[in-house]
Amino acid sequence: MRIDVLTLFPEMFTGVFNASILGKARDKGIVELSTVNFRDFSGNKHNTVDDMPYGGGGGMVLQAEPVFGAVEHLLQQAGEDASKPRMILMCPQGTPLTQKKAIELSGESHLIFICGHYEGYDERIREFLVTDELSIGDYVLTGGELPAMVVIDTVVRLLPGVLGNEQSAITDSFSDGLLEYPHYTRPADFRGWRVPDVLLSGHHAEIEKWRRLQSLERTLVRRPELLENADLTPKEKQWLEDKRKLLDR
Ligand SMILES: NC(=O)c1ccc(NCc2cccc(O)c2)nc1
Repeated sequence: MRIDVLTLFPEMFTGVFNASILGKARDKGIVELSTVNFRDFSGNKHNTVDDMPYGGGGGMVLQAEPVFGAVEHLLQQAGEDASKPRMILMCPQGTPLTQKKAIELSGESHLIFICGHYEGYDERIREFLVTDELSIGDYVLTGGELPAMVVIDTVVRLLPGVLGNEQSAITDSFSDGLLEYPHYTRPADFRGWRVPDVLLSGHHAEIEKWRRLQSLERTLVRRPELLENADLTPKEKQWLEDKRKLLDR
């Protein structure tokens, strides 16, 4: 997979692209990560990329020219036609990012992110270039860079070969639609706080059952709305009903 990020602050990505799991994925050639400073494509001698809004009012609007110029340069470099890459604009008005959306994006061959610092983008960017508008949550940040890093992190970790199989992304929270079960490791007794006996029993079927019920209970208590889309057996639905009654007392 190739990921390009259009930003005015490429230096923000150096650490994130070189450290830890993303850095290793890059070294292994599983993903190509690069930034493009769209100020280099401003098209004017002052290198400006924003201008006052037509129709008056405050604030500045990111112009279309530098963004289109940077994208066309990237497509030229990658030798692709304009239809191929997903063009993702990070903004608070975007579609909320979910694990499902991350899984969808992890199937793409080329993602281009546009990170802005403006209350407004020239609408022609949205209308003629962008394929997806994404938001990482209902809050406003100084720019789209941190949101782009979040999306890139959650997408790249899903690519084959990025996580060792011991960290499989499949058993993540949200992959089966439920929250994760509790984890324990040595020692079995820490300050008198013991690991649940079932986890020490070696009975794998019992352990799987315990973990599934813990996920269900944790989801019921913390994020009950996730249960609507979860894939539950009739027995699990009954168990949840009984649990709900207990909790509602
Ligand atoms: N929730 C998010 O994903 C998110 C994304 C970007 C951002 N700031 C830049 C920006 C960009 C566009 C319009 C705008 O109002 C602010 N803040 C939050």
